[in-house]
Amino acid sequence: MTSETAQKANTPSSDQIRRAPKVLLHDHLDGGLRPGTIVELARASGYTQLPETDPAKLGVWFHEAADSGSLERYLETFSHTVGVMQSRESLVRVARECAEDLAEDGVVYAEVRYAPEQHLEGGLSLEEVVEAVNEGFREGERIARENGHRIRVGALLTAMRHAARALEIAELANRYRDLGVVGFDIAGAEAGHPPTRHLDAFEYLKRENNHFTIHAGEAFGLPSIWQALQWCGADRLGHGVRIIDDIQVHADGSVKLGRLASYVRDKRIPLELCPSSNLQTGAADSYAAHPIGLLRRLHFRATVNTDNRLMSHTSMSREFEHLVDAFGYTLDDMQWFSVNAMKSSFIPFDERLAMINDVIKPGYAELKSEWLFRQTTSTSDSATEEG
Ligand SMILES: O=c1[nH]cnc2c1ncn2[C@@H]1O[C@H](CO)[C@@H](O)[C@H]1O
Ligand SMILES: [Zn+2]
Repeated sequence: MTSETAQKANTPSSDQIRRAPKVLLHDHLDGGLRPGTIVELARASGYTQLPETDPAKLGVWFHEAADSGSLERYLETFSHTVGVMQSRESLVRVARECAEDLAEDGVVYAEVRYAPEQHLEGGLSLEEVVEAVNEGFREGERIARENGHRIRVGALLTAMRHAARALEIAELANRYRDLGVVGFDIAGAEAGHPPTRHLDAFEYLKRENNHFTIHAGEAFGLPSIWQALQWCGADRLGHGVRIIDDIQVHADGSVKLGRLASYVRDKRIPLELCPSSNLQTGAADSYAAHPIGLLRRLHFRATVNTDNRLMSHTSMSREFEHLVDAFGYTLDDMQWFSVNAMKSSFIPFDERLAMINDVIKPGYAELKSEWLFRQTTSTSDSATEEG
């Protein structure tokens, strides 16, 4: 076999991308609803604000409305998903379908986040919100298992950065630790809402030896990343894509990292990169120009994520398809991203290691061996491969 054919054999097909075991660290529960579910939940709860009531049109509406070039306008679309997630039944259903959809897409481990404080309008308590979502995830895992898929889903509790409930939500995350919640996050509009406003929450979680990630370096640049790491002590960066502003690429191809970029790489700080979402909010112009290409080459702890499957009209498989097209990534690259993500998850080390060694690596080995058993269609094929 020529090296060119070997390369081809290692370039994943769409079907292989879907079947490959994938790990997702950054996905919003309220950003991943099925359009048909939104329509049904709106009808059942009397929510009358939906811009479309036909599921297909509603799906297109979300994608187009979110395709605005601004994070603030992107976030406005969440009023409709959050609007129909105000009862126990709706939260159980959305969480169940989330786990089912991810499993169907070949995701084996996911950390899915949502902001409990946004789901209290129907009279639920914060605890009832968390318990409903956990119940849905467990049901979804069970249904996935019955359908021949294996997935494990952990919840991250998000506090909204413009609000003032971060400490309360951090305490909630701590209370439900080992009960389905694996960590904490802050999200919402970045500019004007620095993470240091919520230092009390982060300091509390550190004292409790708990884990957290912070949305930083998405709509706002290096100061936000610096604060998230050096003031707040984040374990991971939600997005972090603007770390690119601290990396100089010279005309001769040589690269110089600034102090912050060096710190992020040296300390193996995980970057929860979300290419499609970044294209919509203006953080990158195209997949080919997305910083993930350079960050992967420079061996940052880069991971691939969906952010909001509904608003960004995406899935883990779609994100990888875009990256395979843009950068020629192979199954080895996919495995590298997946192992990076698993290493960076918030579950205990022994469980991460078992996922890597017993699920992810064997999964990729199986896919990589498929060319050995491929069907040959004509004799001319084998003739060209003899050289
Ligand atoms: O990319 C993002 N950057 C910042 N905030 C976001 C992003 N995606 C979603 N949310 C916000 O997080 C809340 C809880 O899931 C969502 O309601 C949305 O307001
Ligand atoms: Zn996000």
